[in-house]
Amino acid sequence: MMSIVLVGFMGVGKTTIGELLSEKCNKSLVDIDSYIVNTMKLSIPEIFDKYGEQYFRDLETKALLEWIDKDVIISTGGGIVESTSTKRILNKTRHVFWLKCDIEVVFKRIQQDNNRPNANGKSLKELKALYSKRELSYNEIAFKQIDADRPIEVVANEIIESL
Ligand SMILES: Nc1ncnc2c1ncn2[C@@H]1O[C@H](COP(=O)(O)OP(=O)(O)OP(=O)(O)O)[C@@H](O)[C@H]1O
Ligand SMILES: O=C(O)C1=C[C@@H](O)[C@@H](O)[C@H](O)C1
Ligand SMILES: [Mg+2]
Repeated sequence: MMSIVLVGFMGVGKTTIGELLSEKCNKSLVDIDSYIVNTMKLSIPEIFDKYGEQYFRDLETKALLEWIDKDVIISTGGGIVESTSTKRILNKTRHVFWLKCDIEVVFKRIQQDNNRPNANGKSLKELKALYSKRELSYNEIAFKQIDADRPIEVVANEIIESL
């Protein structure tokens, strides 16, 4: 069976909802960001600094390919749609859920966290621009859009009901 995949912008709750889905569905969670951090033994900012963003994107593609057909829950990184090859993989995957909420909500959620190089020090306007650039791609690969500005139980239950 193919995996259940969560996509969406930084801070929408892919990791948080993935953890809850994993418990509720009794399936393992593979958080692509954590998987990369654990394999590389470096934080995401360290990988970006040392090797650059493109290298991180290549690691993301490799990790996605490794897990996509393993019947697990996959929480992706917000930039998974930056690469044509990951988009191609996700286009062929049925259960891709696009978690969405207003950029203002996301901005508040991730403001204090300096673990995201593509959000660190960015203004709301800059984040909006990045979101606009990615929005079409999320839409293209999504099986279903999920309103992620609700309690996590509600969000997770809607995903489970649509399976
Ligand atoms: N439904 C929700 N309601 C309120 N807060 C939430 C909700 N979902 C997630 N959060 C909070 O928002 C922050 C970001 O969540 P999370 O790390 O799960 O996002 P993400 O989509 O995985 O981000 P990234 O793309 O950077 O990996 C966390 O502090 C989390 O607790
Ligand atoms: O949206 C992005 O570009 C990113 C999102 C995070 O999940 C990480 O994958 C990394 O910080 C890059
Ligand atoms: Mg995450």
